[in-house]
Amino acid sequence: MTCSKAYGLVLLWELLQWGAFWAGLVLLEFSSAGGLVGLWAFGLLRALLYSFALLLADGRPQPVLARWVSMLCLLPPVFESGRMAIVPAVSGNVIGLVPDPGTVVLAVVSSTVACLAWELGFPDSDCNPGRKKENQKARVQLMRVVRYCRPDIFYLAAAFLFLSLGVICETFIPYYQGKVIDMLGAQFRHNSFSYAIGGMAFVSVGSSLCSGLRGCLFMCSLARLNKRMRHMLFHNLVQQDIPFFEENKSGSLTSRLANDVDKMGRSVALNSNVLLRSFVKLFGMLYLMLGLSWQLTLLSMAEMPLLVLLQKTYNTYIQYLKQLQDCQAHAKELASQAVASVRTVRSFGAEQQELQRYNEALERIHLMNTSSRSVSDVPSGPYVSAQCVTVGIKVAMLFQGRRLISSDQLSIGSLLAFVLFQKDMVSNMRQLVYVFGDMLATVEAADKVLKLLDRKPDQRESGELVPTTLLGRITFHNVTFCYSSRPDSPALKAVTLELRPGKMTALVGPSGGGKSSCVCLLARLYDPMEGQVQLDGHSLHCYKHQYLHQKVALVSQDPVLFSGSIRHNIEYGLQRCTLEKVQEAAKRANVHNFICTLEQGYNTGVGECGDQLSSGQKQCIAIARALVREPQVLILDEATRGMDVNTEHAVKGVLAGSVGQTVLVVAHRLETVEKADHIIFMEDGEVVEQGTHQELMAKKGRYHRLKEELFED
Ligand SMILES: Nc1ncnc2c1ncn2[C@@H]1O[C@H](COP(=O)(O)OP(=O)(O)OP(=O)(O)O)[C@@H](O)[C@H]1O
Repeated sequence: MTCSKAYGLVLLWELLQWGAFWAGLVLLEFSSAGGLVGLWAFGLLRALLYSFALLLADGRPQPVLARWVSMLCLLPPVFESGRMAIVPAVSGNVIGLVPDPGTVVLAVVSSTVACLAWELGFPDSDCNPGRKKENQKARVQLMRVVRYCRPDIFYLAAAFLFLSLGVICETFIPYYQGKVIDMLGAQFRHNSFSYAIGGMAFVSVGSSLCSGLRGCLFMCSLARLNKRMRHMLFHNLVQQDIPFFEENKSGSLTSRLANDVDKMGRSVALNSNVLLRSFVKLFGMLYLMLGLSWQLTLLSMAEMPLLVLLQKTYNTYIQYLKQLQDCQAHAKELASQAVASVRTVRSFGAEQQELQRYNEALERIHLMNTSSRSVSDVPSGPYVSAQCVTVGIKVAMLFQGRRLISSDQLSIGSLLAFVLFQKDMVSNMRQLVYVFGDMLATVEAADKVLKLLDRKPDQRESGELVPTTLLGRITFHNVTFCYSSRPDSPALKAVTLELRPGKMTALVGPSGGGKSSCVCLLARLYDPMEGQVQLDGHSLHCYKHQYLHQKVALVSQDPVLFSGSIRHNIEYGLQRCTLEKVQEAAKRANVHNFICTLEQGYNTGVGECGDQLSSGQKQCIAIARALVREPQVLILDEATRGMDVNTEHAVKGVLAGSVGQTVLVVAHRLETVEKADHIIFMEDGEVVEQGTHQELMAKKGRYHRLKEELFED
């Protein structure tokens, strides 16, 4: 059975059923039997019967059909309960098994509109052949974001309660305004007038109070959601492998963390706020409008098809918004890169160039902004036609209203209330359309955030190995490695080498030979494509992450210090570290005396990225940071490059004194290399020759030649 047939059947059955029941019960004067409980029981029974019938007809109920049927069955008891609880005076009707025809019509209209709106925005059924895959994905994403809101359920429940109360109060404002007008026009009765004025004041104050509380609670849960999401995202981000950070620019990642998380939160807290508010208000108003005049209500419904036109325009706007997000992320990345490298920019006099690049990015943002605004704000074809039809409907309504007033079917106050309701209803419907569009846009942001959240690092997970004693024997077995950006040109080709425990090994060779790549593998920044890097006979990935990075410490070519104190930088990454240990490491790195000359000693700030220190001091602090871990394997990648001669000699002395440690030095300077127990010469990603300084010199091979070319400067 096709879906449209199923919908048709349900609707027909619904009408026949109500017609028969209503006529039967009214004829038998039995319509008030059962009360509210009876109405609920009857609704649930109908829902069950429908589910059973749908299962029989189709074998597998369509989700959209199931949603529609449940709303059809349950909305009448919900409406009647709400009416009884909030405005018993307005109803005056007796509740029974069958609600009054107005409520039935309202239930049919509301459930159809709600399901249609949901299906248009986030389709999930096969009934919609034109549905887009993206929209389905958007729905899944949205539901995921909703699930992330679970911890805020109490805040949200309270917010929804205030939302419903506020909207109901707001809906009744025009109703009481109409009543006041009627009182003024008709024979003045003080009590009724006071009642109408009091009612108006009550609903006005109630509406603003509830709206305030609702807004506050929604913002509160939004802030909590943002905090949680940022925490999770950052947690996942720092777990990612290094190639991920090479592929994704830091500007885009921080933009995900700051802007997209915020937009994602908005999709839930703010949009669902507006969405629910509009829905509740729309149906509340429909209810009151039907009570005032069903003819005028039907007339005002004619405006609905126009929303489809508006939806299309709004979808184009959303497309522009998506492009705008990417342009903003790009501009942010350019700005942060220029600011972070301001010294380089200044020293090359490249300010104008950077300005121009940033200006171009701003131009693109401006273009996207203008294009999106021209679609959303400038009157277009669909917009003008929508306005014309709206005016036409208003004129028709006034004529019909005039006719009803002359035939005493409507009072002037009721017509006024109706016009106010109608105006409000149109703006609510538009808001609904916009919110659906906006939800899709924010779901786009959610998509980026969720993709980042879902990303699992390509690198193998660390093992659990934490041996109490470690020799520090490092071996490379046939290691081949490529950077992901250059998969076809290996940086290391079947490299086999050994770093002996307690010995100092030097890696030398021309630039681009693969020395730093060996260091990166040793620090497990990357995993080899082929072969293994082993520590004491076990592959590096077998060791526990924290353990490995405590036992294998690296001082890289350009050590990075973090803004914070010197002490914070030396004990960086360690859980508990005493000041004595920090001082001891600083002494060994020959930087203690310098630190003592500073006014705040170890608590002195180093500035952003250590900018307030010389490069030699930065290197020494980086060495202290490595030494404080008491590593078994110490890697110095050109670590002595930025030091003056005195400091260099002092540090070398310290290193020479590190008995039992495996030391790997990547160096271009002869003094560093000559002292090494073992020298490995690397060129073009391969180990070309190895041995002691004397052996290699005697061999008169590549090392000898390089020494003559470079080391004798
Ligand atoms: N992040 C990277 N992405 C892509 N290729 C890289 C990357 N880092 C290095 N390479 C390439 O890998 C090869 C080996 O580089 P590596 O840095 O290991 O050489 P090196 O011997 O340490 O050079 P230097 O003495 O100049 O530091 C080079 O061809 C280099 O261009």
